[in-house]
Amino acid sequence: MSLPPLREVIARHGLSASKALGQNFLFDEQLLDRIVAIPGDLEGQAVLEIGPGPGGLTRALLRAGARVTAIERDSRCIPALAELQQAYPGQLRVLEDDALAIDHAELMGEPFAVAANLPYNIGTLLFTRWMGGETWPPAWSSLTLMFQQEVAQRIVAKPGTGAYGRLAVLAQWRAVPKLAMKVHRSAFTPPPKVMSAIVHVEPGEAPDGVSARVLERLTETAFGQRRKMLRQSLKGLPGALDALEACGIDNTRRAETLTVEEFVTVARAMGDQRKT
Ligand SMILES: C[S@@+](CC[C@H](N)C(=O)[O-])C[C@H]1O[C@@H](n2cnc3c(N)ncnc32)[C@H](O)[C@@H]1O
Repeated sequence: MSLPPLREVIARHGLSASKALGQNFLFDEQLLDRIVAIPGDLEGQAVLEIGPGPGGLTRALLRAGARVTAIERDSRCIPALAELQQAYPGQLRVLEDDALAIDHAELMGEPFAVAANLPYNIGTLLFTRWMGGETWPPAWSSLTLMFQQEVAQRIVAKPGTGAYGRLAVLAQWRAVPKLAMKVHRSAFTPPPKVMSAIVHVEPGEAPDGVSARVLERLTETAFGQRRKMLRQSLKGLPGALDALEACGIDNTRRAETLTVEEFVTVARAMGDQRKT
């Protein structure tokens, strides 16, 4: 399928990048094909794309045979995406909307993979939503997402590092996130100030008897004062200090020294206390 170069599409539709909408476009079709290969074979798969913009990543997804639903907030991009709908009949559904205002599982109505070069201003918020909630496994089968490199490193961070915190525990306690590819800032138009990286996440097994809400409160409170000992930082969270003791975790340790498994054990013990 021969499509006009993306730079021509941008020029023809007057798509000057909007900073407010976090627009940094990718034009390198080989790079886009490599990104789309990360989740594996997408032939016939339902894929949700957030923020298709002029459609670079969308083209690569369509080339890979995916059935794409794309949510784009910028009305200027819709005519460019309509050209892709014509080139790949029946394979692309476009919604002009705010991805934050939509229930993605309901919209898709079947298991789906997510692929997105996310607008940086909403990337972490969307990610925490996809990773959160009590229902597991989630409606999505994988997430392949572009982040600022610093955020990507926080998602895959290991205990004892400065990057380790709430985001790492949220991403790792029942899923497996991997840093799949680093992307140089010069790959984008316009280039952002910082480097980017793609994180690929697949759902894992959820540990038994742990409430996502309790775990989120625990990590939020513990890392809210990450330099303090747990006996200080967790003092205001009902049941947390008793749970630490019940799990044999020294309360003079600091949040960043606890493994993901230890957080899970403490959250489970906090849940148990509530029931008694
Ligand atoms: C970083 S650009 C990526 C564009 C394109 N996917 C690419 O890789 O070249 C982010 C895109 O998300 C769109 N966007 C920003 N906020 C959005 C929102 N709340 N809902 C849906 N799309 C949004 C922007 O208009 C922009 O097209």
